[in-house]
Amino acid sequence: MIKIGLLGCGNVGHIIATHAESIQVTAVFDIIPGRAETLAALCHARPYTDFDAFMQEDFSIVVEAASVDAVRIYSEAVLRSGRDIAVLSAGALADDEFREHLIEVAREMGKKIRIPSGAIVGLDNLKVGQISPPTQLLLRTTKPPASLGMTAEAPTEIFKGLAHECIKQYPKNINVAVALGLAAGRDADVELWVDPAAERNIHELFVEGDFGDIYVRVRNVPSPDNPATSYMAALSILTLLKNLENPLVVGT
Ligand SMILES: NC(=O)C1=CN([C@@H]2O[C@H](COP(=O)(O)OP(=O)(O)OC[C@H]3O[C@@H](n4cnc5c(N)ncnc54)[C@H](O)[C@@H]3O)[C@@H](O)[C@H]2O)C=CC1
Ligand SMILES: O=C([O-])CC(=O)C(=O)O
Repeated sequence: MIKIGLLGCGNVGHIIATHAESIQVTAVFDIIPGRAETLAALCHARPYTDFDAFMQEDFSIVVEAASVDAVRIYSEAVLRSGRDIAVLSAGALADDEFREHLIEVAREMGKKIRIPSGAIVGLDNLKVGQISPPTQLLLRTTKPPASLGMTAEAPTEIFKGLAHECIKQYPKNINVAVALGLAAGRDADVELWVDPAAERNIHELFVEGDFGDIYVRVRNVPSPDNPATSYMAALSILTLLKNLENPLVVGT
């Protein structure tokens, strides 16, 4: 059974810990001591608020479900310790210099940086963009005001521009756009909307290329403990972990 170290004991951390049938969570880490302790008790792991002590535990992969900042701070040390890292806060990798450096470290160590599809679908075959770049790559995200921690009287576009700029303003809401761009091989265009009538986190993908065109709409149920995060994002990382050692690999 694969042993994981969980970095981040919030909403996704709880969903991972309570669905850990094919994985063993041996250690959990959070900057908030109470969160690490509560989660550790749930999954019979050891709690840590000290990163170096956490890294002394027995696991082969760190699962990051914390924040863009946490990826920036800890991911190089994870790779240099000889472990893989699965990164849910993919927005950290929008910074070209940081991403290229991290990839170089992973290459040097023979380790992987794994980015789950998270709260969207289609990343598998959108990778064809790495061979034949898309002429259009647009993500239109619409969230209820509560998901964005704001109020709104009417549907309002609060951002229009490139993913690497959007993630700077909304690091808890638009990691999907950065993951999309990394899959398709170019920075995605983003429209971010807040809509008081929306009950779900909606992600619409508009893609065109020499293969044809694609429209995908995902209507995500917000997580019970953090409406900014769609429940599917937690399921996605659990699925990535379940399949890590599966000899049959489905999807591009
Ligand atoms: N790629 C994707 O499709 C998606 C990515 N996400 C991202 O996944 C991450 C986790 O989401 P949730 O569990 O809902 O968030 P959350 O806010 O419920 O939990 C995050 C936990 O990480 C801890 N944390 C944050 N920064 C830390 C640091 N520097 N060191 C140690 N602990 C730290 C917090 O104290 C908190 O307990 C967020 O960054 C979120 O934006 C969320 C949804 C979709
Ligand atoms: O969960 C979602 O719908 C998307 C999200 O928060 C993110 O990408 O950061």
